[in-house]
Amino acid sequence: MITITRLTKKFGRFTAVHQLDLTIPAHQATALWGPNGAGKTTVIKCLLGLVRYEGEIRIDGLDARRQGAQARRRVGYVPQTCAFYDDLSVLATVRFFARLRQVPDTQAVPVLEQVGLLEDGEKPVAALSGGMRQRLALALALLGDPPILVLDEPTSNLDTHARAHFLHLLGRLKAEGKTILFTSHRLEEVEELADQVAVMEAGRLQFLCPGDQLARRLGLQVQIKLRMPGHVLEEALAILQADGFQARRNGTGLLVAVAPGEKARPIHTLSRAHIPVIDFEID
Ligand SMILES: Nc1ncnc2c1ncn2[C@@H]1O[C@H](COP(=O)(O)OP(=O)(O)OP(=O)(O)O)[C@@H](O)[C@H]1O
Repeated sequence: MITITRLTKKFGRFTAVHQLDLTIPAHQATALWGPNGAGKTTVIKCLLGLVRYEGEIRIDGLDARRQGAQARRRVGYVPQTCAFYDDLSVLATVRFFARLRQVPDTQAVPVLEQVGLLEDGEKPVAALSGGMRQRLALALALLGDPPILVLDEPTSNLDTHARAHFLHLLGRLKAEGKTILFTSHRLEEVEELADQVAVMEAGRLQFLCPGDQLARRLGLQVQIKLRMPGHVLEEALAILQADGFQARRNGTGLLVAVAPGEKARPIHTLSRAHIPVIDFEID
């Protein structure tokens, strides 16, 4: 568990984080959400002892300032971008970092297995895809088996497939008992992984909510285009509007605004009224 109490970080006269109170419960995933410059990375830098700060951060009860080295041993960190020696093999890279961290290098094989990279152990790092590099960074963070993982924008540089794979991996680590703190801009990753999300803006905590309620709390909506036989369009429109949807005619179909987690709801509403939906598209 991490408890952050009245955390304030100033850079000169600029306040990047202002009086932040936040608890990151054990064995759960917490997302720090916010636009560029909200202060998310700064919170992580404070937690890792990379910058001085005002207030208090406790990592499993240890004061991150006064007991910094001990506290940091409980945290595995995956930065936004990772620099590796491209000529070293994957296995040699993990062994190298294990020695740097004074962790037995016999841990190299188990951590590569945990992230699904063991079969690629002999490949040079230069040969890895973006998703594999990110998994290598995660393997390094897992050295020493820290109970807490901290990740800065973990999937921002990955394609859709690699992103899904990486999120699945983090979900598994959470299920195995890791505590996860990650920063994110991506709604789908917060919805999938985060038990709670802390929404920040201009260095301040705006609100806390469960990850799957973020879209609703932010008032985000997606537009769904529904196609149906022309003679039922007006009736369908009236039914959707009566059920509280924002809906309107759009060419040969209807355009309906829904929260991202409720995309099937208008179709259910229409099927209950025996109105056939021929096709749909998501904007
Ligand atoms: N070393 C620094 N010196 C001065 N200002 C800084 C420094 N580091 C961060 N800041 C400022 O603090 C604010 C918060 O930055 P931070 O990197 O924490 O934002 P963020 O929420 O992580 O954004 P992003 O999503 O872009 O990473 C920004 O306005 C940034 O310019």
